[in-house]
Amino acid sequence: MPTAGAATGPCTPAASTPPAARRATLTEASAAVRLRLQGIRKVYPGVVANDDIDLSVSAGEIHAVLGENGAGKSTLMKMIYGVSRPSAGEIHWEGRRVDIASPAQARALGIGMVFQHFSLFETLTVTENVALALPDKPALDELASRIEAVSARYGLPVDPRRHVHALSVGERQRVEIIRCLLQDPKLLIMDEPTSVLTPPAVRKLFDTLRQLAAEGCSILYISHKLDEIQALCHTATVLRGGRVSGHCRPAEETPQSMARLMIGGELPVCEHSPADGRGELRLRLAGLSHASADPFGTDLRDIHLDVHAGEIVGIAGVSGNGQQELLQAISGEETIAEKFPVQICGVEAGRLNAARRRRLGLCFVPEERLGRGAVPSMSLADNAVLTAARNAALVRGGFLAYTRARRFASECIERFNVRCGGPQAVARSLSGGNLQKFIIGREILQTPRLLVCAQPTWGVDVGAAAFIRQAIIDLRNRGCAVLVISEELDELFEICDRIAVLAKGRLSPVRPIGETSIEDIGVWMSGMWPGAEGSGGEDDRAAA
Ligand SMILES: Nc1ncnc2c1ncn2[C@@H]1O[C@H](COP(=O)(O)OP(=O)(O)OP(=O)(O)O)[C@@H](O)[C@H]1O
Repeated sequence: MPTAGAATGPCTPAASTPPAARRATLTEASAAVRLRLQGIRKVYPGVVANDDIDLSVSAGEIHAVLGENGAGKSTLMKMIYGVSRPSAGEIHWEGRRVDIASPAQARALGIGMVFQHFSLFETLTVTENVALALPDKPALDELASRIEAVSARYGLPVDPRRHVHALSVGERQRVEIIRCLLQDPKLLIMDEPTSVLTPPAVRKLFDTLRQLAAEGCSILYISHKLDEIQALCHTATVLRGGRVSGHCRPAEETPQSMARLMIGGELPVCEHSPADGRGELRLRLAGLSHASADPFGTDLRDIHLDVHAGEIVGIAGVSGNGQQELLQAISGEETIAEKFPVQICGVEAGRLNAARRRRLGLCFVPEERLGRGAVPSMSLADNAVLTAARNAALVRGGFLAYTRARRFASECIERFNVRCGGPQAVARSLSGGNLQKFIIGREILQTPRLLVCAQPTWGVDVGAAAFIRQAIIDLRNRGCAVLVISEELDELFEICDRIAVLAKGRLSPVRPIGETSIEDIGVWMSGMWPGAEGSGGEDDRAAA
């Protein structure tokens, strides 16, 4: 394990001169250290999550915190925001040693945090949601005016009177940011803020963050997307195995050099050759229409799609456009009224439950890992039994074979490099990315005939993402039919043979990946494809 003193230090100066404005910000920033962590350590039972961490952030500095899954990034942020307390070490805020006992105390100091998962009430308006977070509980009309003022000042358009359920994902994130900004933060912590945003929304968010930094706000930015860190962040601290493995200026690095700091080696590269022609039909959606069980969900409308053995078909689109409903309708978490609209491995399966569909050779990875993909309070071995009992022969004579379940979970942990305390570790003790690796591994090791995967590399570090993508490609090469639902266009273009877009509950035409472009698919994501409004299904039938 590297030591804290093994920091590589700032790298050689970049050949290109940084913009004058940014140089000014950084020069002023170095004069006023806002947050300083010294020797921070956090121990959970059996795990040293953070060890001897030093980190400083100045006024106006956008500082990235990088690291592999399980490196200790979220643990560190939670201590700064008062969600948990360090086991040892000191936190200094504006030159004074502080003990941050709660998020309320963090907010009182001027620390705001935008979490990866939104925490808004769908049935309330924007103003009502913001009011819940403010200590002084202002009158709603006055608050609505303040929201409008902040929204105009930082280019975060949102109507304070609208209900949250009617907002897009990007708008919801703006509400979260506005809620923080209304408390005049001096430090804003952002935990993977772009995972749910479209590329234009990411650009807009970066404009806002740069403006905030120019006004003196410090920003701690966690992300696995190295290109975004390069575009946005002035400085970075890299964690590995809970300790600091290096500091750098991202603009002076390459994604490869930053990845080396993170993983201590070279980034794996995916080997993807085109499919060797399609095999038998494994999934057919034949005019699938289904009303969402969620009152704020999206109904599926007349979806036609074929997926064959030996191919990977990608479904692009911003989540909230029917992605969850589609996965549930295919997996059997939601049965539908008719049998024929969902056909799995030649069987009309619309009315079959999830267990019976799995028996046909279907495995699936839902978007939400905790709750749907894994039961948080259960061990990894028990979570393996939940979906792999039959395919991995974890039941014998009607009884659970615990030794086999542990062995299967151990194989998953080893093959997919899941950092955890072993097969008995409870699911919720794993970092997000490590749990994702376990769930993907559990499904792939069952050698399914059809794999349906939502957001396979969501929250996963660059090295692990490449590994997972390669595992999916290898599965295809062994004859599995794969359907991947993802918001990451780069990812879909890297691994898929054909691609379509799901927007407003409708599916676009399906195109071979070589006959379309990221730009075209980006436009289709708003629902604007040739012959939209009802012709997507017919087109797909023609393409299939
Ligand atoms: N409540 C907890 N109980 C036990 N172990 C924990 C707990 N929270 C985190 N850990 C462990 O601490 C380590 C660091 O986890 P953390 O969530 O901080 O990583 P991370 O860098 O944010 O990872 P990711 O990129 O996957 O989100 C991991 O080994 C994790 O399993």
